[in-house]
Amino acid sequence: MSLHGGSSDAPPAVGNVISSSGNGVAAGDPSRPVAMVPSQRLRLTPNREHKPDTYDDLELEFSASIFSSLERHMPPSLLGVARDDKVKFMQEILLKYLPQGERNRVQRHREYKQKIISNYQPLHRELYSLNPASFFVPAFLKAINENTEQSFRSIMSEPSPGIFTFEMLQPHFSELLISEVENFEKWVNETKFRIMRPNTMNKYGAVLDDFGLETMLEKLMENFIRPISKVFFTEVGGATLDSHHAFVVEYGKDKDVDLGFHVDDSEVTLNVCLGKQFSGGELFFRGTRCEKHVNTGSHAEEIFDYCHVPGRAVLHRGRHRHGARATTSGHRINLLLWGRSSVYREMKKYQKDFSTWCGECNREKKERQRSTIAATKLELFRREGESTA
Ligand SMILES: O=C(O)CCC(=O)C(=O)O
Ligand SMILES: [Fe+2]
Repeated sequence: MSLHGGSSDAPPAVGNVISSSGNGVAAGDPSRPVAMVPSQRLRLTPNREHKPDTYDDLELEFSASIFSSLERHMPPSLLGVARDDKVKFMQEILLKYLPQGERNRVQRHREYKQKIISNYQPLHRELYSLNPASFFVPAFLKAINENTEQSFRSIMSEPSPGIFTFEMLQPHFSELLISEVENFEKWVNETKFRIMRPNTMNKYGAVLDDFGLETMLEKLMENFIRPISKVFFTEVGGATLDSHHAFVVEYGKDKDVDLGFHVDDSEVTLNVCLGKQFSGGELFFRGTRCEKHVNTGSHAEEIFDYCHVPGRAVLHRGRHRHGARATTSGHRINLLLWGRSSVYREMKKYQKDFSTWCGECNREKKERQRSTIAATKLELFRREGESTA
């Protein structure tokens, strides 16, 4: 069982950016004494009157919503400066909260992305900003607009607990995205550019975030996947998804064949089949597990296999153990979006018993309850026996 992580580029948890000491966090040049630059500190209490800028049209290392929230904590003297300057200021602060190794990695990855974006010519520009009416099928859009559990359930099936499937993508959108990925791969081959693959387990496929689609996919997560996850995956941070890793995986002749048993480095995973024609490639699921129980066996009711259908999405917890069987003929391309919650990851560090959703934890808990009840009954019988003797 492996943690399917690889070259993910999402920011680590930044939920503790604001110092609880009451002094705020010193910003700017670290070699300057803090007392010399009081105006450069973040404010502990957010300025609720201030309307922050939006940042979601920018390619940033941290989620755009983090910048909008952090802006309310900026020193008053900086609130009115140009947006690019605010970004610089906040980015510097956020980077300080990463360990040095991680900071270097983020910096290298930023340069890598910049190199691609300034040299690669997109083929279908219309893919680079989110256009719900042309990307999604009408029923999916309607359910999202209504935004209720009932509306989501009306378009979904839940063939096994915690696994949701629904029609999502318009065929034309899938065709364009496949063609964009092929164009990107052609450019990679022609220029001999060494790209990073989506993760440690796939040799093929491409990270969509790395060649300009990050902003569009961030919106897709925030406006379409987070509302659903808030309802069905709230116990694993579904309501607070704030970063993502999005990529395509490709199987078939001269591509990957299958994908081993693993869990994803995500709280919630969206997996949508884009096409093309193929046989095989079924997803197999084997129950949700916390870190402690990740390698335990499966129970009959946890075994579920799913056949991919182009345009149809599967949504599941990242910790729902799964893999993909061999694609035996044709070519299969799937879009994966791993949604992550920095808030949930931060909370998990401090709270030990967090696994109410782990099949094995629940089984152990039930077993404990059963044996406590049995012991109590036995004790009652014994006392009854004593009193009647
Ligand atoms: O091939 C698939 O559909 C599964 C892909 C997957 O599980 C992953 O990339 O995390
Ligand atoms: Fe996976």
